[in-house]
Amino acid sequence: MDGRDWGTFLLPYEQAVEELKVKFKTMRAELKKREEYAPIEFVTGRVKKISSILEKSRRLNVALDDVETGIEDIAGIRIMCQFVDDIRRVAEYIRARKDLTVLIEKDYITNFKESGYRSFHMIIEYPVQTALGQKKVLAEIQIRTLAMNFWATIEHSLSYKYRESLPDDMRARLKKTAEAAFVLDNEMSAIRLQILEAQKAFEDDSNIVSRTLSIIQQLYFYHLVHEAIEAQKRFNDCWERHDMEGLKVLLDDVKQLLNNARKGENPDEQL
Ligand SMILES: Nc1nc2c(ncn2[C@@H]2O[C@H](COP(=O)(O)OP(=O)(O)OP(=O)(O)O)[C@@H](O)[C@H]2O)c(=O)[nH]1
Ligand SMILES: Nc1ncnc2c1ncn2[C@@H]1O[C@H](COP(=O)(O)OP(=O)(O)OP(=O)(O)O)[C@@H](O)[C@H]1O
Repeated sequence: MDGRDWGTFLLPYEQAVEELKVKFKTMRAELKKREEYAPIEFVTGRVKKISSILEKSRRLNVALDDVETGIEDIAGIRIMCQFVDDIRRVAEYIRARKDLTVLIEKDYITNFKESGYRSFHMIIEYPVQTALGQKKVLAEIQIRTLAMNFWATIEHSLSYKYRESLPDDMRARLKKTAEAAFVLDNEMSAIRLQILEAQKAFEDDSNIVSRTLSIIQQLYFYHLVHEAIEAQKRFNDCWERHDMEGLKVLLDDVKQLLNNARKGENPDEQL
Protein backbone atom coordinates (compact mmCIF):
# COMPACT_ATOMS: atom_id res chain seq x y z
CA MET A 1 0.00 0.00 0.00
CA ASP A 2 1.30 3.48 -0.80
CA GLY A 3 1.87 6.14 1.83
CA ARG A 4 -0.85 8.50 0.58
CA ASP A 5 -2.84 10.66 2.96
CA TRP A 6 -6.25 9.11 2.34
CA GLY A 7 -8.05 11.70 4.48
CA THR A 8 -6.88 14.53 2.21
CA PHE A 9 -7.32 12.48 -0.95
CA LEU A 10 -10.98 11.79 -0.14
CA LEU A 11 -11.84 15.42 0.75
CA PRO A 12 -13.00 16.48 -2.75
CA TYR A 13 -15.04 13.26 -3.03
CA GLU A 14 -16.73 14.03 0.29
CA GLN A 15 -17.48 17.54 -0.94
CA ALA A 16 -18.83 16.21 -4.25
CA VAL A 17 -21.17 13.76 -2.49
CA GLU A 18 -22.48 16.44 -0.10
CA GLU A 19 -23.05 18.95 -2.93
CA LEU A 20 -24.70 16.46 -5.27
CA LYS A 21 -27.00 15.20 -2.50
CA VAL A 22 -28.15 18.78 -1.84
CA LYS A 23 -28.60 19.44 -5.58
CA PHE A 24 -30.76 16.37 -6.21
CA LYS A 25 -32.79 16.92 -3.06
CA THR A 26 -33.38 20.51 -4.20
CA MET A 27 -34.37 19.20 -7.65
CA ARG A 28 -36.95 16.98 -5.94
CA ALA A 29 -38.38 19.88 -3.92
CA GLU A 30 -38.49 22.16 -6.96
CA LEU A 31 -40.22 19.62 -9.20
CA LYS A 32 -42.72 18.87 -6.46
CA LYS A 33 -43.64 22.55 -6.27
CA ARG A 34 -43.69 23.15 -10.03
CA GLU A 35 -45.32 19.95 -11.26
CA GLU A 36 -46.93 18.55 -8.09
CA TYR A 37 -45.05 15.30 -8.69
CA ALA A 38 -41.36 14.66 -8.33
CA PRO A 39 -39.84 11.67 -10.15
CA ILE A 40 -37.32 11.49 -7.28
CA GLU A 41 -38.47 9.72 -4.13
CA PHE A 42 -35.26 10.04 -2.10
CA VAL A 43 -31.52 10.49 -2.52
CA THR A 44 -28.56 8.91 -0.74
CA GLY A 45 -24.84 9.18 -1.21
CA ARG A 46 -21.62 7.83 0.16
CA VAL A 47 -17.87 8.03 -0.25
CA LYS A 48 -16.35 4.60 -0.84
CA LYS A 49 -14.50 3.22 2.16
CA ILE A 50 -10.71 2.97 1.88
CA SER A 51 -10.86 -0.82 2.30
CA SER A 52 -13.38 -1.02 -0.56
CA ILE A 53 -11.20 1.21 -2.80
CA LEU A 54 -8.19 -1.01 -2.09
CA GLU A 55 -10.18 -4.18 -2.72
CA LYS A 56 -11.64 -2.84 -5.99
CA SER A 57 -8.29 -1.53 -7.25
CA ARG A 58 -6.83 -5.00 -6.71
CA ARG A 59 -9.81 -6.70 -8.37
CA LEU A 60 -9.79 -4.36 -11.40
CA ASN A 61 -6.00 -4.27 -11.51
CA VAL A 62 -5.86 -0.49 -11.11
CA ALA A 63 -2.58 0.91 -9.75
CA LEU A 64 -3.12 2.97 -6.60
CA ASP A 65 -1.75 6.03 -8.40
CA ASP A 66 -4.55 5.66 -10.94
CA VAL A 67 -7.58 5.20 -8.65
CA GLU A 68 -8.87 8.70 -9.48
CA THR A 69 -9.55 7.63 -13.06
CA GLY A 70 -9.63 3.85 -12.67
CA ILE A 71 -12.35 3.69 -10.01
CA GLU A 72 -15.45 5.61 -11.04
CA ASP A 73 -17.54 5.26 -7.90
CA ILE A 74 -15.34 6.67 -5.13
CA ALA A 75 -18.08 9.32 -4.92
CA GLY A 76 -21.49 7.65 -5.25
CA ILE A 77 -25.01 9.03 -5.41
CA ARG A 78 -28.18 6.96 -5.52
CA ILE A 79 -31.53 8.33 -6.64
CA MET A 80 -34.65 6.31 -5.84
CA CYS A 81 -37.80 6.67 -7.94
CA GLN A 82 -41.33 5.33 -7.55
CA PHE A 83 -41.78 4.16 -11.14
CA VAL A 84 -39.52 2.85 -13.91
CA ASP A 85 -40.60 5.72 -16.21
CA ASP A 86 -39.33 8.22 -13.62
CA ILE A 87 -35.80 6.88 -14.10
CA ARG A 88 -35.72 8.11 -17.73
CA ARG A 89 -36.97 11.52 -16.66
CA VAL A 90 -34.33 11.85 -13.95
CA ALA A 91 -31.63 10.82 -16.44
CA GLU A 92 -32.89 13.54 -18.83
CA TYR A 93 -32.68 16.16 -16.08
CA ILE A 94 -29.14 15.06 -15.28
CA ARG A 95 -28.05 15.18 -18.95
CA ALA A 96 -29.38 18.75 -19.18
CA ARG A 97 -27.41 20.05 -16.19
CA LYS A 98 -24.60 22.51 -16.74
CA ASP A 99 -22.76 21.83 -13.48
CA LEU A 100 -21.62 18.31 -14.43
CA THR A 101 -20.66 16.29 -17.49
CA VAL A 102 -22.07 12.86 -18.17
CA LEU A 103 -19.26 10.60 -19.39
CA ILE A 104 -20.81 7.13 -19.50
CA GLU A 105 -24.30 5.67 -19.19
CA LYS A 106 -24.93 2.04 -18.27
CA ASP A 107 -28.48 0.79 -18.76
CA TYR A 108 -28.79 -2.24 -16.51
CA ILE A 109 -32.58 -1.95 -16.78
CA THR A 110 -32.82 -2.96 -20.41
CA ASN A 111 -29.76 -5.18 -20.08
CA PHE A 112 -29.96 -6.44 -16.53
CA LYS A 113 -27.00 -8.21 -15.02
CA GLU A 114 -26.52 -11.94 -14.68
CA SER A 115 -27.22 -11.60 -10.93
CA GLY A 116 -30.62 -10.04 -11.69
CA TYR A 117 -29.37 -6.52 -10.82
CA ARG A 118 -31.29 -3.65 -12.44
CA SER A 119 -30.49 0.09 -12.24
CA PHE A 120 -29.53 2.94 -14.54
CA HIS A 121 -26.00 4.24 -13.96
CA MET A 122 -24.36 7.47 -15.04
CA ILE A 123 -20.69 8.19 -14.56
CA ILE A 124 -20.19 11.92 -14.35
CA GLU A 125 -17.34 14.37 -14.05
CA TYR A 126 -18.08 16.92 -11.35
CA PRO A 127 -15.98 20.04 -10.66
CA VAL A 128 -15.40 20.69 -6.96
CA GLN A 129 -14.23 24.12 -5.82
CA THR A 130 -11.58 23.39 -3.20
CA ALA A 131 -9.41 25.80 -1.21
CA LEU A 132 -6.61 24.97 -3.68
CA GLY A 133 -8.73 25.62 -6.77
CA GLN A 134 -11.03 23.54 -8.93
CA LYS A 135 -10.72 19.76 -8.96
CA LYS A 136 -12.74 17.54 -11.25
CA VAL A 137 -13.75 14.22 -9.73
CA LEU A 138 -15.59 11.21 -11.14
CA ALA A 139 -18.83 10.22 -9.49
CA GLU A 140 -21.34 7.44 -10.08
CA ILE A 141 -25.07 8.15 -10.04
CA GLN A 142 -27.27 5.06 -9.68
CA ILE A 143 -30.92 5.63 -10.53
CA ARG A 144 -33.38 2.90 -9.58
CA THR A 145 -36.90 2.20 -8.40
CA LEU A 146 -37.76 1.39 -4.79
CA ALA A 147 -38.20 -2.27 -5.78
CA MET A 148 -34.81 -2.37 -7.54
CA ASN A 149 -33.26 -0.76 -4.48
CA PHE A 150 -34.86 -3.25 -2.09
CA TRP A 151 -33.52 -6.15 -4.14
CA ALA A 152 -30.02 -4.68 -4.62
CA THR A 153 -29.67 -3.83 -0.91
CA ILE A 154 -30.50 -7.37 0.22
CA GLU A 155 -28.43 -8.95 -2.56
CA HIS A 156 -25.46 -6.69 -1.69
CA SER A 157 -25.49 -7.86 1.93
CA LEU A 158 -25.63 -11.53 0.90
CA SER A 159 -22.94 -11.17 -1.79
CA TYR A 160 -20.73 -9.34 0.69
CA LYS A 161 -21.19 -12.08 3.29
CA TYR A 162 -20.68 -15.02 0.94
CA ARG A 163 -18.36 -13.39 -1.65
CA GLU A 164 -17.57 -15.95 -4.35
CA SER A 165 -19.04 -18.81 -2.35
CA LEU A 166 -22.70 -17.73 -2.54
CA PRO A 167 -24.45 -21.14 -2.68
CA ASP A 168 -26.03 -21.94 -6.05
CA ASP A 169 -29.52 -22.39 -4.64
CA MET A 170 -29.27 -18.99 -2.94
CA ARG A 171 -28.10 -17.42 -6.21
CA ALA A 172 -31.02 -19.00 -8.05
CA ARG A 173 -33.50 -17.83 -5.42
CA LEU A 174 -32.08 -14.30 -5.58
CA LYS A 175 -32.58 -14.31 -9.36
CA LYS A 176 -36.19 -15.32 -8.80
CA THR A 177 -36.69 -12.46 -6.35
CA ALA A 178 -35.20 -10.08 -8.95
CA GLU A 179 -37.88 -11.28 -11.37
CA ALA A 180 -40.51 -10.70 -8.67
CA ALA A 181 -39.22 -7.12 -8.22
CA PHE A 182 -39.42 -6.68 -12.01
CA VAL A 183 -43.06 -7.85 -11.99
CA LEU A 184 -43.78 -5.54 -9.05
CA ASP A 185 -42.38 -2.55 -10.97
CA ASN A 186 -44.49 -3.44 -14.02
CA GLU A 187 -47.64 -3.80 -11.93
CA MET A 188 -47.00 -0.46 -10.22
CA SER A 189 -46.46 1.19 -13.61
CA ALA A 190 -49.78 -0.21 -14.81
CA ILE A 191 -51.67 1.49 -11.96
CA ARG A 192 -49.43 4.57 -11.93
CA LEU A 193 -52.23 7.04 -12.65
CA GLN A 194 -54.43 5.77 -9.83
CA ILE A 195 -51.48 5.83 -7.42
CA LEU A 196 -50.58 9.40 -8.41
CA GLU A 197 -54.19 10.55 -8.00
CA ALA A 198 -54.36 8.98 -4.53
CA GLN A 199 -51.05 10.64 -3.53
CA LYS A 200 -52.28 14.00 -4.80
CA ALA A 201 -55.58 13.66 -2.92
CA PHE A 202 -53.62 12.89 0.26
CA GLU A 203 -51.40 15.96 -0.23
CA ASP A 204 -54.39 18.17 -1.02
CA ASP A 205 -56.13 17.02 2.16
CA SER A 206 -53.10 17.63 4.34
CA ASN A 207 -52.66 21.09 2.78
CA ILE A 208 -56.29 21.94 3.59
CA VAL A 209 -55.74 20.89 7.21
CA SER A 210 -52.52 22.89 7.66
CA ARG A 211 -53.86 26.00 5.89
CA THR A 212 -57.10 25.98 7.91
CA LEU A 213 -55.28 25.65 11.23
CA SER A 214 -52.79 28.34 10.26
CA ILE A 215 -55.57 30.80 9.36
CA ILE A 216 -57.46 30.05 12.60
CA GLN A 217 -54.27 30.99 14.48
CA GLN A 218 -54.02 34.24 12.50
CA LEU A 219 -57.61 35.17 13.44
CA TYR A 220 -56.40 35.57 17.05
CA PHE A 221 -53.89 38.20 15.92
CA TYR A 222 -56.80 40.23 14.53
CA HIS A 223 -58.64 39.87 17.88
CA LEU A 224 -61.31 37.69 16.23
CA VAL A 225 -61.26 35.45 19.29
CA HIS A 226 -64.89 34.38 19.17
CA GLU A 227 -64.62 33.55 15.42
CA ALA A 228 -61.39 31.64 15.99
CA ILE A 229 -62.93 29.53 18.77
CA GLU A 230 -66.00 28.80 16.63
CA ALA A 231 -63.80 27.86 13.65
CA GLN A 232 -61.70 25.58 15.85
CA LYS A 233 -64.88 23.82 17.07
CA ARG A 234 -66.01 23.35 13.46
CA PHE A 235 -62.55 22.04 12.58
CA ASN A 236 -62.64 19.51 15.44
CA ASP A 237 -66.09 18.40 14.41
CA CYS A 238 -65.12 17.90 10.74
CA TRP A 239 -61.91 16.16 11.75
CA GLU A 240 -63.81 13.72 14.02
CA ARG A 241 -66.17 12.87 11.16
CA HIS A 242 -63.40 12.70 8.51
CA ASP A 243 -65.45 15.33 6.68
CA MET A 244 -63.06 16.77 4.06
CA GLU A 245 -65.86 18.57 2.22
CA GLY A 246 -66.79 20.31 5.49
CA LEU A 247 -63.14 21.26 5.99
CA LYS A 248 -63.00 22.81 2.51
CA VAL A 249 -66.06 24.96 3.33
CA LEU A 250 -64.47 25.92 6.66
CA LEU A 251 -61.24 26.91 4.89
CA ASP A 252 -63.21 29.22 2.56
CA ASP A 253 -65.04 30.73 5.55
CA VAL A 254 -61.91 31.43 7.62
CA LYS A 255 -60.16 32.86 4.56
CA GLN A 256 -63.09 35.23 4.14
CA LEU A 257 -62.91 36.24 7.81
CA LEU A 258 -59.19 36.91 7.56
CA ASN A 259 -59.56 38.86 4.33
CA ASN A 260 -62.23 41.06 5.91
CA ALA A 261 -60.00 41.67 8.93
CA ARG A 262 -57.09 42.62 6.71
CA LYS A 263 -59.17 44.87 4.45
CA GLY A 264 -58.06 48.43 4.83
CA GLU A 265 -54.99 47.36 6.75
CA ASN A 266 -53.01 45.96 3.83
CA PRO A 267 -55.07 45.37 0.67
CA ASP A 268 -52.15 43.54 -0.99
CA GLU A 269 -52.31 40.73 1.55
CA GLN A 270 -55.65 39.26 0.45
CA LEU A 271 -55.70 35.43 0.40
N1 LIG B 1 -26.36 -5.39 -5.30
C1 LIG B 1 -25.74 -5.36 -6.48
N2 LIG B 1 -25.13 -4.24 -6.90
C2 LIG B 1 -24.52 -4.25 -8.09
C3 LIG B 1 -24.47 -5.40 -8.91
N3 LIG B 1 -23.78 -5.09 -10.04
C4 LIG B 1 -23.43 -3.80 -9.92
N4 LIG B 1 -23.86 -3.28 -8.76
C5 LIG B 1 -23.67 -1.90 -8.26
O1 LIG B 1 -23.27 -1.11 -9.35
C6 LIG B 1 -21.96 -0.61 -9.15
C7 LIG B 1 -21.21 -0.51 -10.46
O2 LIG B 1 -21.28 -1.71 -11.12
P1 LIG B 1 -20.71 -1.85 -12.60
O3 LIG B 1 -21.41 -0.93 -13.50
O4 LIG B 1 -20.71 -3.29 -12.95
O5 LIG B 1 -19.28 -1.25 -12.41
P2 LIG B 1 -17.90 -1.86 -12.48
O6 LIG B 1 -17.02 -0.87 -11.81
O7 LIG B 1 -17.63 -2.24 -13.90
O8 LIG B 1 -18.00 -3.21 -11.68
P3 LIG B 1 -18.11 -3.50 -10.12
O9 LIG B 1 -16.92 -4.28 -9.83
O10 LIG B 1 -19.35 -4.34 -9.95
O11 LIG B 1 -18.20 -2.21 -9.37
C8 LIG B 1 -21.36 -1.55 -8.15
O12 LIG B 1 -20.31 -0.90 -7.46
C9 LIG B 1 -22.55 -1.84 -7.25
O13 LIG B 1 -22.80 -0.75 -6.37
C10 LIG B 1 -25.10 -6.61 -8.43
O14 LIG B 1 -25.11 -7.66 -9.06
N5 LIG B 1 -25.70 -6.53 -7.21
N1 LIG C 1 -23.59 5.17 -6.13
C1 LIG C 1 -23.88 4.87 -4.86
N2 LIG C 1 -24.63 5.73 -4.15
C2 LIG C 1 -24.95 5.46 -2.88
N3 LIG C 1 -24.57 4.35 -2.23
C3 LIG C 1 -23.82 3.46 -2.89
C4 LIG C 1 -23.42 3.66 -4.24
N4 LIG C 1 -22.69 2.60 -4.63
C5 LIG C 1 -22.62 1.77 -3.59
N5 LIG C 1 -23.27 2.26 -2.54
C6 LIG C 1 -23.42 1.67 -1.21
O1 LIG C 1 -22.23 1.89 -0.48
C7 LIG C 1 -22.00 0.82 0.42
C8 LIG C 1 -20.60 0.32 0.24
O2 LIG C 1 -20.49 -0.26 -1.04
P1 LIG C 1 -19.10 -0.39 -1.74
O3 LIG C 1 -18.69 0.88 -2.36
O4 LIG C 1 -18.12 -1.01 -0.81
O5 LIG C 1 -19.41 -1.51 -2.80
P2 LIG C 1 -20.12 -1.44 -4.17
O6 LIG C 1 -20.05 -0.10 -4.77
O7 LIG C 1 -21.49 -1.99 -4.02
O8 LIG C 1 -19.27 -2.49 -5.00
P3 LIG C 1 -17.86 -2.35 -5.71
O9 LIG C 1 -16.82 -2.37 -4.66
O10 LIG C 1 -17.83 -3.51 -6.61
O11 LIG C 1 -17.87 -1.07 -6.46
C9 LIG C 1 -23.07 -0.24 0.10
O12 LIG C 1 -24.11 -0.09 1.05
C10 LIG C 1 -23.55 0.16 -1.26
O13 LIG C 1 -24.91 -0.22 -1.45
